[in-house]
Amino acid sequence: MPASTMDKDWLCFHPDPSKPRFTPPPGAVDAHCHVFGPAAVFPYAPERKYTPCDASQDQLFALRDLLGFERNVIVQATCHGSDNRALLDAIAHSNGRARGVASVAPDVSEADLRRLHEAGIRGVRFNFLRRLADFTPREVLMNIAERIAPLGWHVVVYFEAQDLPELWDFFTRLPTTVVVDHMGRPDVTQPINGPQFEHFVRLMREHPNVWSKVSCPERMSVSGPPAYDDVVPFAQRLVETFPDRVLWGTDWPHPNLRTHMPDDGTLVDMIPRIARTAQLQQQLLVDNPMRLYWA
Ligand SMILES: O=C(O)/C=C(\CC(=O)C(=O)O)C(=O)O
Repeated sequence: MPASTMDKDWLCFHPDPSKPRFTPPPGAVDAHCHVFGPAAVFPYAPERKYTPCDASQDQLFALRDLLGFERNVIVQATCHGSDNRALLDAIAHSNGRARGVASVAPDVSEADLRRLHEAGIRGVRFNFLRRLADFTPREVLMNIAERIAPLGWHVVVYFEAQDLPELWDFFTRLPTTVVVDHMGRPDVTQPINGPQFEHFVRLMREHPNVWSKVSCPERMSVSGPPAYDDVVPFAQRLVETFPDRVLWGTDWPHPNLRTHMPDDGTLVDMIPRIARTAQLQQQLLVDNPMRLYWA
């Protein structure tokens, strides 16, 4: 079996997403998406925990245009390890309309960091999901954070809500802006004002350098597609409480979903339900990501 054969239970991205009814404001940014391979050109990392279907930059840019967005922030996914070539190639072919969040090895050189900056990288991602990434000691991650801070970069963190208590001290010591993927993955069957989500809201309230992506209803919802009703109040609360520290993204091509593949058009149609005024939509989709990635 060739090394790049996708996992046999892998769900590929939607073949024919709908055109959303909601029109994003001019300059809207999809601030969380990935490119995968193609493996024949950009092989997946040997240490990867999954092998996805290829999801190319051209397919991502076509989706961007269909959905009415202008820009992408492409986030390095664990299947490419710290080999950022697929990501950098996508940014290079975006006509200035993509920026990136990379994964870097602990021994990355200053010169490499500089080159990544010039190529459009503005952050590094630390992934704390055991199913996705091997454990890296906190002091190793802290050292990376200290080295990227002078570049004005931020740290993107991906974890699940039950792990926040253990990660709290590490997150609150980070010397950069900290962007949390997918609202810290709350259990949306718990009350919105219950201890778990309150803990996350407290993290953002007490630490003005912490931002959140209000993304990925399809990963968290128990009520399911197309409305993902149970996720809406969680996203709405963050958007309304921290309007200048929230980002939105498709998470295309939606790695590791097990139950269904979302129609990206219907994900865009959720935006006016979570950001209920034109002002909140402008901040979520344009002002906030532009400040973080294109300033
Ligand atoms: O795409 C996401 O944000 C979520 C992922 C994949 C991921 O983070 C990765 O591979 O790096 C997940 O929950 O499996």
